[in-house]
Amino acid sequence: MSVLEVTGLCGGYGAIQVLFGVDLAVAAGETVALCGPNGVGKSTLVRMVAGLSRPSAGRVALRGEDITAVPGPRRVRLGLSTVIGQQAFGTLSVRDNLRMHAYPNGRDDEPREAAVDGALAVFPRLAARAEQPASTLSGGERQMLVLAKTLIQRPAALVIDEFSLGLAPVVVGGLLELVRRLGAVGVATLLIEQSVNVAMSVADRLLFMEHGTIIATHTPAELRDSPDLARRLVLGGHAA
Ligand SMILES: Nc1ncnc2c1ncn2[C@@H]1O[C@H](COP(=O)(O)OP(=O)(O)OP(=O)(O)O)[C@@H](O)[C@H]1O
Repeated sequence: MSVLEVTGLCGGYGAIQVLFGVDLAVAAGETVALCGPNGVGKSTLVRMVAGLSRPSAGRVALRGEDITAVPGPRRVRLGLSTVIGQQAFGTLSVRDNLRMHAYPNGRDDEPREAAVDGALAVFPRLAARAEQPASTLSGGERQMLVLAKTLIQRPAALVIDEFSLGLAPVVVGGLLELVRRLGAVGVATLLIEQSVNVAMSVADRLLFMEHGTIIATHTPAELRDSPDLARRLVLGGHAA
């Protein structure tokens, strides 16, 4: 059974429709990358999966349960974490940022400090900056903080909106390694990623989006075997 399932999702901004029936599913331990050119609706989809905006039609399900009408914060408690941008609480220290997420929620009976220390142990750079205000972190360190929060939430499904943007390859490599590790412990991950090369390095499957729908699904091996296909999909139908 899929951990995260999106069916027939439609919606947009007021009169502007952006999504036209998106279907996708991510299984336990699977990493699925969603690729596509600028403006096709990837972030809009993430916002609807996260519960930040409501679809006009369609369904979002987590572990078989319809969560389409469930508010965003409650989705986190149900096991769906979303990484959007480099959110951090500026004046709070790195450690206090993590403490805010170390609540007991039924699936998590670890004491708070142990969960915080466990997440810091995964990111030595963050551990070295634990008492520093989050506002002083670099872009890559903020992404580490966001992922460290996710480790504390221990999600069943994780949706990440473009974390490679503007980061040095070595930082992206470290973050991708963590995504692989989350996959290895069964987390279903949907990764929004403009770079097909980055997506191919971490995903089990790549979905390609155009004009608000998924137009193709391929494994990295299929794309490696067919460079023409990959080029066509990367260019979003604009290839000659
Ligand atoms: N708040 C908004 N109000 C009106 N239109 C919006 C709003 N946010 C996004 N859009 C429009 O919706 C469409 C899809 O945007 P979205 O951010 O989902 O695309 P994307 O695939 O994530 O693009 P990118 O890769 O550039 O981030 C775009 O045409 C965009 O201009």
